[in-house]
Amino acid sequence: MNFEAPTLVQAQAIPVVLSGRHVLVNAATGTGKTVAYLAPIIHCLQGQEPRVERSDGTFALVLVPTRELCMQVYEILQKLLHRFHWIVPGYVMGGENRSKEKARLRKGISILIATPGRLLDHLKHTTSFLHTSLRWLIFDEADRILELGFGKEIEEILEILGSRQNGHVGKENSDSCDSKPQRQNVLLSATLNEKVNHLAKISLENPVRIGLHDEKIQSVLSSEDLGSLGSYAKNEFEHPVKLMSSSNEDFRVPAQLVQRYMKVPCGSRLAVLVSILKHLCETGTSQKIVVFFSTCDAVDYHYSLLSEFKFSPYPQPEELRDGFVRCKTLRLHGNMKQEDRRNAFQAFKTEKSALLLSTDVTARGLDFPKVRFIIQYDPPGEATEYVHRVGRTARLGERGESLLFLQPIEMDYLQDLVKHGISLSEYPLLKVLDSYPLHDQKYRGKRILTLEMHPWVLLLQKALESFIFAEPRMKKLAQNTFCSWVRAYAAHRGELKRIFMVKKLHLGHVAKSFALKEQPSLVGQSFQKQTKKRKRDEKQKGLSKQRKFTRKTTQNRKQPQ
Ligand SMILES: Nc1ncnc2c1ncn2[C@@H]1O[C@H](COP(=O)(O)OP(=O)(O)OP(=O)(O)O)[C@@H](O)[C@H]1O
Repeated sequence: MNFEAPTLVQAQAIPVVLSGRHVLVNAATGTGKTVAYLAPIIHCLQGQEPRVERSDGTFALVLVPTRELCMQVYEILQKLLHRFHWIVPGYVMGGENRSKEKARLRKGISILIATPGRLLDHLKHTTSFLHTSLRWLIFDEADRILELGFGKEIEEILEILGSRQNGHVGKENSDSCDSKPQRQNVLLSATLNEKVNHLAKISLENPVRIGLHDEKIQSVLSSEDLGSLGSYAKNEFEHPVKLMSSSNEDFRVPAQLVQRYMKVPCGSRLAVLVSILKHLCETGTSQKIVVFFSTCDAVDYHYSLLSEFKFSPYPQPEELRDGFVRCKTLRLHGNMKQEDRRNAFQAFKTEKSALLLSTDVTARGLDFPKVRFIIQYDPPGEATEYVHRVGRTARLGERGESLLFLQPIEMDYLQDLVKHGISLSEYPLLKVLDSYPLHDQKYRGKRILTLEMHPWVLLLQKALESFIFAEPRMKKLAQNTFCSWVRAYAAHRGELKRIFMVKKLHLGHVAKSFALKEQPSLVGQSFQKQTKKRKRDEKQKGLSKQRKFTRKTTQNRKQPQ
């Protein structure tokens, strides 16, 4: 794979995973965590005598939160197993054909990558799925698996597999490949926080923590006595809950990443987004950009808009042959058909220049080569999501930039990020807007006082509104997107509710941000929402009588992202 040396997290984690200890790994995005757990597993399996066979069933299970990450880990695994043809890789995930998966499981898969729902399905219903030899259970992006509402599935999976397989796990300094196989569990993420506490408690026994206290671990490593990591961890783990309970924990973002924000009034958001995208796509030779939105509808709407909107400030008609933003545009979200998701994922990987519009389904773990720019058009939820979104660029020491859109009423979000050790500088927006040509004499030499009054923004907004008004299909899409966007805005949780308050929004300006001249009615929508909520509450009450356990875990429910 042309790797010349291990990354820091690999140098730290590989010996520990080889030692057989349970491990909790926390390292910045794009630092090579995938190989940090796959390499030692493969090392152990390839050396096993007699050779592992398909009929032995599954030795290692890797759980990931999304289908795309599942495919990505599987592809890396295939490459790593190139020379070890007797070790069989495989994956099972939502959206795929169950019977085909069953057939593959029946034949035997040595290392299996899975999304939690589909794995549980097979554990319950595929009798030929053999997992009695299971030695490794990996939770990649552990916190996200829980955030997506897979808590119940994980508890059931652990129940079926036996959470820690009890007994003593891997002695310090010993190579567990040679010793009697024991179950070993590994949890990884760039943002391990208090959410993982419960999972860590029920799945890990006396684990080694990697990356959470770098200075200490560094000094242990430099003493060239990797074995002492075990005793270090032992002491640190006497109070694991206390160590992980800080909600203001610093999150690591790649040091070379240039992080900026832009204060944009709501009504000008769309015109500014389109201008920035045009600017980025037309400067520099190749650009790969990811733009994050809060809902699947918003991705679809902006995708259609960018694909179809044509406008030129110049009078020359030939300018109008191409789209306003000249860049191959792709989209990826959880409401798309599996085949389309797969195609978009593969296409963005291979394109040299492209624009990917996506929801948070792309935020975790995906390793698209050479992404240079991340735009968070709709602000993320918690700071963890900010970290993972920007982590799609500046991977493994490469350069990268990120840009966060904030409305004037949302500026406190910057303080929230500062609490996690993340600080942003302001993007020179006016400079970009001023670079666009204006032919109307009345604007010449005028001082621009506010962004909303910038002549370019006014001109473009007018063109966008005319385009939407003239296309009934686009208008309908814009109206639906407006409603789901407001609902998503209202769904911000915890502390963030104080920053992202629906009642502070000017809904007329929100409508403008979808190029609508008038604000669509939310009445029908809120009524539907209330009915849904009532039904949900009633259902939950009924269930709570039957099973207390279920109530606890349904609070976090899975939604297409
Ligand atoms: N030792 C190495 N030398 C060079 N490149 C490496 C090495 N290890 C991994 N890589 C490359 O680094 C990139 C990032 O790796 P990976 O996706 O595993 O990061 P990650 O830490 O899991 O990121 P995230 O937190 O976003 O999931 C990949 O393109 C991978 O091929």
